[in-house]
This record gives sequence, C-alpha cells and structure tokens, in this order.
Amino acid sequence: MAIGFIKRVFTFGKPPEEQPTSPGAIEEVAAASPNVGTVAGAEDVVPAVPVADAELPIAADPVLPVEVETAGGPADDIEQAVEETGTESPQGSEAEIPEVLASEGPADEVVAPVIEKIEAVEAFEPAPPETPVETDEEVEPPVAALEADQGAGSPVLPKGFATVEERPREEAPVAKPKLSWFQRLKAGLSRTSSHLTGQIAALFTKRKLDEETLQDLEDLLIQADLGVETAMRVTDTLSAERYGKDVTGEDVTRIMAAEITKVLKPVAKPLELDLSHKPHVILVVGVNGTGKTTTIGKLAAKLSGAGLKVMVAAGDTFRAAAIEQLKIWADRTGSEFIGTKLGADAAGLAYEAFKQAQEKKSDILIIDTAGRLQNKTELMAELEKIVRVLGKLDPDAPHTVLQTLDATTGQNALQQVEIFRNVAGVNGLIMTKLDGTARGGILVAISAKHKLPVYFIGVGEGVDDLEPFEAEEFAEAIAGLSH
Ligand SMILES: Nc1nc2c(ncn2[C@@H]2O[C@H](COP(=O)(O)OP(=O)(O)OP(=O)(O)O)[C@@H](O)[C@H]2O)c(=O)[nH]1
Repeated sequence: MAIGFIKRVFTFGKPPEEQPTSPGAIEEVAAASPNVGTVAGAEDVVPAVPVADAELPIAADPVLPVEVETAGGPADDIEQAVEETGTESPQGSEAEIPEVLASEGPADEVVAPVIEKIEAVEAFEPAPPETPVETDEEVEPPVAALEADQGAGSPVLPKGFATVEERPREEAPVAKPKLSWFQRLKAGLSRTSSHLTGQIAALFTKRKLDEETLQDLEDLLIQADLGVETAMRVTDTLSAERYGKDVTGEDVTRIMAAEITKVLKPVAKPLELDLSHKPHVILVVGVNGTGKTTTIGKLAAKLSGAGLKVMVAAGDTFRAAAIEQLKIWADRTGSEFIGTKLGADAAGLAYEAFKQAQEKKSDILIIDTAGRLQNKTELMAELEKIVRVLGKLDPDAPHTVLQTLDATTGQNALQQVEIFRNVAGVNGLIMTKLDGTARGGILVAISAKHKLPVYFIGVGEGVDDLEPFEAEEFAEAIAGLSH
C-alpha cells in the first residue's frame, strides 16, 4: 500500500498508461526535459526509485512543477517528510526502499505524515490568476481568446504549423475550354509557321529592302515548300511596296499571308454533293498512309451527323487492317459498312457496294481504295477498273474523286497529284497531317500548280480534326498571325 502512494507522488497528473516504461524511454524523457527532477522535493527522490518499477513523473507535463514550485507550500513539506522517513537515498536501490516501506505498524506510522502531505498536494488548488496589470504595451491575447475569436474547433497553432482545414484544397480539374477551329488550325500549323516566321524574322533584322534581301526571301519561301510562283508573288509585292525602306519580319509575314490568301481563295471550295444521285459516290484515292481511311471516317461522321444515310466500302482489299479500321469507323459513325475478304477484287466490291447503296437508298457511298505506289501499274489498273465498273451503274459515277495528301511528304505530294489525277480523274483534294509538320506550305504550291479544289484539311487523328478549307485562315495560320 505504501509503495503505491510513493508511486503516486511521481505519477502526479499523468495517467499511468501514458508513461514510458522501458528504461530507455525513461532516460529519453529525462534527457529531453529539463523539468524532470527539478520539482521541488522530487529532484532528489527520483533517482531513489528503481527504474524498472518506477512510474516517473512525466517531465513534459509543465503544470506540476510550476504549480508546486510557485505555490510554495506543500512541496517543501513533502521534501521534509521524505527526509524524515529516511527514504531519501541519492544512490538508492530497490533493496533500500522496502526496508522502510515493507515494515508493518511502525512503518505505517512513519509513512502516515507522508500520506498526509501527499493528500495535501493532491488537494492543492492553484491560486486564481492575478488580475493583469494594465499597461500601454500591446498584450498578446490569450490563446483561448483567439480560439473564441476564430470559432470553436479552430485552434491557433504556433507558427510553422497548420491545421488540415488550412491545407490548400486541390483545385478541381477545370474543363479545358474548347478551342475554336482557327486556334486548333493555328496550333496544328505552329511548326510550319514558327519555322517560316523564324527564318523571316532572322532575315529582316534592321535591313533596308534591297535586291539581295529579296532574293534571300524568295529562296527561303521556296525552301518552305510554298512554291516558286507564290514566292515570287510575295517578293514582287514586297518590292513594289517597300523597296529601299526599312522592313520588319512582321511586314513580310503580313504581305506573305495576303499573297497566300490570293492563291488559295480559288481552290477553297465546299464539297458539293448531288443528292439527286442515290447515292452520291465518293471515291477516295491516294498513296498508302496518306490518311484515306481516317479521312473517310471523319467525313462519314460529318455526313451521318447531318442526317444523311452513309455507306462506306472497304475497297482497300490489300491491307487487312484497313478493312478492320474502316469497319470501326462505320460503327462509330453509324454508317453502313460493306467489305470483302483480303485480296479480293476491289472493283467487284465497289460494284457490289454501289448496288447495295442504291437498294438501301443511301445518300452517300464512300469507297476506300488501296494506295500502294510501289506497284504503280497494278494500282493504276485497279483504280481505272473501279471507275469503269461504277460508270456502268451510273455514267456520272464516281461523282467525286477525292485524293488525300500527306502534308509531311512535302514536294512529293505535287507528283502524287499528277499521277492520281491522270488515272482516277481526281477532282478534289484533302490535305492531312498538317498538324506537327513544318511543311504545310506545300498546300500552297499544290493549289498554285494544280488548281484543284481543296475541300478539307486534317490536323489530327480525331474525328473532329477535319475542317473545311478556308483560304484566309489557313494563310494567317501559316504566317502565325491572329485571325
Ligand atoms: N496527325 C495526323 N495523323 C493522321 C491524319 N489523318 C490520318 N492520320 C493517321 O495516318 C495514319 C494513316 O492513315 P490511314 O487512314 O490508315 O491512311 P490510308 O491512306 O488509309 O493508308 P493505307 O490503308 O495503307 O492506304 C493513321 O495512323 C492515321 O491515324 C491527320 O490529319 N493528322
């Protein structure tokens, strides 16, 4: 019983379960806290308790030492009482304590005063806080007052801490604003425009316009795939307006955009559909990989989205993936699909597709074709045959022959138009992959040379990445100007 009381002196104000029990933990607490052992009267007693058995005062508890020391009363008495019991032993061991504490009768008598003192300590109530002296100095408000100010549950933490509530909330993902077509076009053509305008800006740094500069500009525009004709148009206009004067890169890009617009305007036409034909047949040709199948999918999406009944035919019987790819596009766009087995006669499929589309009263039939230029003779023969068999069902069919051109191929695209125009009677163009190429200028050269309508341009693989071709906005995008 007595040892229990002694323990209680040291565990004052702390529930036992919170106290360190391992020697190491105790030492840590003692070392970490200057208060341990400094409690009046307790400082000499602490070491006397065997470590393993002790429930040491929790050094971190600032209340006990302060109260006991400043109150001035009971703690001093305890010290005295402990001295009287002879329990004080700076180097005390476990054996020394039971000598006194374990004794019956007289020992209780000896310990009784100690108990009284302990009880006095427990019963001790700190004096009410003194009324603060009024001063002119700004007194920091007590924490409780601050808490009250901020409302319950908003503790004021020391500097360097923050409550979880104060943690900045992660911004909810903001839906990306949908870019306008011009913004997408400009972004798609940014490589072409930055390449071109960068070179122009480098050429026109503080230079008066002279013959040499004009020649350099012409070379630069030709190298940018714009073609000799357009390059000369730009330099002629620039010379007429600014010869001998200071010219900035921006002056040049503005004149260039205006001249490109003039070249493109006559070819920027809408794709006319004669819906008196049931169906209006669109044959899509072009070198493999130029984007025929993808473009058919994009066109089908636009047309079926407009409420037209669309059928697509997988006339590229040369490549299994092309058939599968077109089937996926048909499913995606709600179009009818007709295909045949790999290696089958493409003209036979085109004929069958036309018949079925007529029977089903489709508005539009779009026929995909193979594009392997490596076997040019065979390919050309196949294309000629397709055109021939379609003509048997309708002398005007195919009503539109579209050629896809891959912008990344640059000058090569000029020859491709030449070839397919002669064989398949191409009467309209779609340029794909204008996104991410520095060679978008080729469309200007093709337009100037072939003067074929350019109906659409592709600036990505997505279903929405095909837009009607507009001369002015294309010219401005290629020159990096704002619309
Ligand atoms: N970045 C970009 N990629 C495109 C565009 N149009 C098509 N493509 C991609 O170009 C690749 C070839 O496209 P296809 O539609 O298969 O070309 P194809 O002419 O049908 O090819 P073959 O079937 O081999 O004759 C595919 O990976 C398309 O996703 C475009 O405008 N921009």
